[in-house]
Amino acid sequence: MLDLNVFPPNFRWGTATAAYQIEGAAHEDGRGISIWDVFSYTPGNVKKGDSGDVACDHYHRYAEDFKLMKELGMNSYRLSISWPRILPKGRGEINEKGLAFYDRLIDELLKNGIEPYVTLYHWDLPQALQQLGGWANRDTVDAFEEYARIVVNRLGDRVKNWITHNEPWCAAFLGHGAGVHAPGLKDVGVSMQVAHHLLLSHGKAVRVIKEHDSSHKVGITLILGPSHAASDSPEDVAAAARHDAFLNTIYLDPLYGKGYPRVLFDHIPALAPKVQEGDLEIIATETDFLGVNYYQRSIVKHSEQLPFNFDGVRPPGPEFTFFDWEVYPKGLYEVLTRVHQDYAPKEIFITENGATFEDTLTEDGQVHDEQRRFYIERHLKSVQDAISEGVPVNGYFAWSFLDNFEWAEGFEKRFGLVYVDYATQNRHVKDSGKWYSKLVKEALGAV
Ligand SMILES: OC[C@@H]1[C@@H](O)[C@H](O)[C@@H](O)c2nc(CNc3ccccc3)cn21
Repeated sequence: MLDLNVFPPNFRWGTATAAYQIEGAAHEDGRGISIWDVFSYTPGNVKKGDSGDVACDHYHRYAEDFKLMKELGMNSYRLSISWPRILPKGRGEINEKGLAFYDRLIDELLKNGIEPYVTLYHWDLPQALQQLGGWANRDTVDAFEEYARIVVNRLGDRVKNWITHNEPWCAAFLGHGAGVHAPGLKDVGVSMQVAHHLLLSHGKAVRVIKEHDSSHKVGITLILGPSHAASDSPEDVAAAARHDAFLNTIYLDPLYGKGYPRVLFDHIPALAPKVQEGDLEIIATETDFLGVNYYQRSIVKHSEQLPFNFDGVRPPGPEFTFFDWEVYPKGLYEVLTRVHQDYAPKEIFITENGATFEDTLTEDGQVHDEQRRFYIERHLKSVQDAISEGVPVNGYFAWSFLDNFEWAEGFEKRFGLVYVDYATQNRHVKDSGKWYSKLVKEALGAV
């Protein structure tokens, strides 16, 4: 199935996590409150009332976690910085203990020979900024720029690879349109303005990073997936085109200098974001790579449902994850070839790909998760096929290193290559993690 010779010799093999999902220590060493603390503490928002208060206790266990990561042979690791750990009020007073934690974290990674890829924003906005309007307030763009400058100035001597934002679609739509993520708002028009402010803050942060050191590599991570029409009827085809804009090109187009997609905003002109002079130029500031998160495709039909007049159709499967997401590896190939053809990023990294299945820890500490192993194998084959056709994919970060806090699903949904027994905080490498380790070591020629 896989031919590792197809992957370039300097390919980055790793895993990805996010601060709020693994760190815990939510009220330790001066960390401020984030919108996800508030959202999690609000009854009904998160399954079983779970929160990131403790999570994987990575704040205290990072050294053992990175030792395990090294033993598994990975050469890269994608992590995120907790903004409220650095700036408890979002702006102004800096929390030295927060910066010192990330100093220790990065030093420990480098000591283990693992290259850090750092995400500046993975959804955990300081609550103090939310109280001023959050991402719906254009002032938050300046706050993010200040935060980026503080982090890059502190860690930029050791961190050379930066991701400004993780999945602005989720932060904007799930958080402000659907209301199923923090801050839990349900206003599509607001979500579109939030998307614009997130993109604008991305462009500002790119310039901050490049001013610090032009040799640093910077990009953004998008959740991307094919939007397939449910039928070849003109109505369904048009609905799928609007959905493609809603999920994919609303971000890809402005990032690559094409402005916002008219196919969407001609349909919902009243919901279009307010764009100021110069904004689109900042958003389109040149980047070094595109981070692609891929999990599934969408099948779309015409609907009377406003404002988009599209609706999802259950995919045929036959395989589905515990999240009820269709297993569709071909979609990753479709995304990669489309992005390469339409936008031609210099490099692409798969910054997340993985699946949740119902994992069981056996008496002897094993997790036999063949479904997850097979999922990853087939998606790596899609990456291999894209590379064979000239798509410059230079890394794959499995989601996730550890089981962790899965947002509104709490700890019920496990994505890790490593099982976390939350009662003991013991780590157990799953069969999929053992398989991935063997593959990485073979790919890196360390076997
Ligand atoms: O759900 C798995 C991961 C999540 O843990 C990451 O923090 C996040 O970057 C991420 N994005 C997706 C794709 N989008 C999505 C859709 C519905 C709920 C949550 C995420 C999956 N994942």
